[in-house]
Amino acid sequence: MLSDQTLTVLGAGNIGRALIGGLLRGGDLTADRITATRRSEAGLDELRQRFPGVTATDDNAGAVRDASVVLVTVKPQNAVELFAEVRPHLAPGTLVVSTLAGVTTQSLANALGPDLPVVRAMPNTPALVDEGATAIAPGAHATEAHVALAQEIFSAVGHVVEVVAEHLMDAVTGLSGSGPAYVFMVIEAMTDAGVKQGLPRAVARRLSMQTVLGAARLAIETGEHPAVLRDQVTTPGGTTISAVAELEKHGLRSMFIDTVAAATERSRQLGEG
Ligand SMILES: NC(=O)C1=CN([C@@H]2O[C@H](COP(=O)(O)OP(=O)(O)OC[C@H]3O[C@@H](n4cnc5c(N)ncnc54)[C@H](OP(=O)(O)O)[C@@H]3O)[C@@H](O)[C@H]2O)C=CC1
Ligand SMILES: O=C(O)[C@@H]1CCC=N1
Repeated sequence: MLSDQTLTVLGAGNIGRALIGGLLRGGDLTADRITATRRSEAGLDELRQRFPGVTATDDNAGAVRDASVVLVTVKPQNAVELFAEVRPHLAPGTLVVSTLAGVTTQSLANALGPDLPVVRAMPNTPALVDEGATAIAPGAHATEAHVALAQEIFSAVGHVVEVVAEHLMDAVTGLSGSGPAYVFMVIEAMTDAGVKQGLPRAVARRLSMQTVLGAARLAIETGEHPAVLRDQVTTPGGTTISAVAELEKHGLRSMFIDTVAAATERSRQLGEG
């Protein structure tokens, strides 16, 4: 069980902080069982202020020594140095969970210890408001119990799915890992479109955001196919079909297919180093 573990978060930036916040709010772990690392003094101060009782330190080696679960949330460019620093200090059997885009469980095991249980995870930033979408994939030495622990960690900030074929984690990264950026661009674009039609910007933005939120919630809560929900909006000879015709003319579907393919390919490249 997660509540029995001691967790160290290496590089507690956006994703790491979101997870610590979610775990504390949900009561999954007490603050005295969590250690979080940063290099900058400002970053450490922020951690201490936000999470009283959590140990905040720049000593990565010391932080992993007594941890039963180590969560790696640094950027890929900081990982090689960090791995060399902590490798000698990881106790056998320590579960390593990594959110590094593209980096495979095999690479993680090569860098940190070939026998360590490793789980690869791809969350997204809506985890900051407990609406994250995370996929996880187990490495060679990760047992069902390790996967369950990783599921518990990310469930604290949203929805979790397990992907058994690890190579699909690159597609997950291209779809839901980077996906919030696409949706924010859609919100920006819809807002500008409303402004072009004369709406005050604040009104256009509020309506755009609520439309995205409401449509997602309707799809989730009804379980209906999105095409059925779209048909419900689309009155014959009405306004929506005129808009749908424009979206089709501009290749919305193929644009998203190419978009996710580009991000998926980049995730693969990051994994190749
Ligand atoms: N952002 C996103 O949407 C998503 C990101 N990811 C992945 O999650 C990881 C984290 O992303 P994100 O949270 O956005 O990144 P951030 O840059 O916000 O957080 C990483 C933190 O790591 C700290 N850090 C870097 N090197 C070290 C070190 N040697 N020791 C201790 N701390 C260190 C940095 O702080 P300081 O400089 O103070 O040390 C930084 O704040 C990335 O690998 C990314 O691929 C996954 C899914 C979504
Ligand atoms: O852009 C990136 O590389 C990271 C991974 C997924 C979202 N952000």
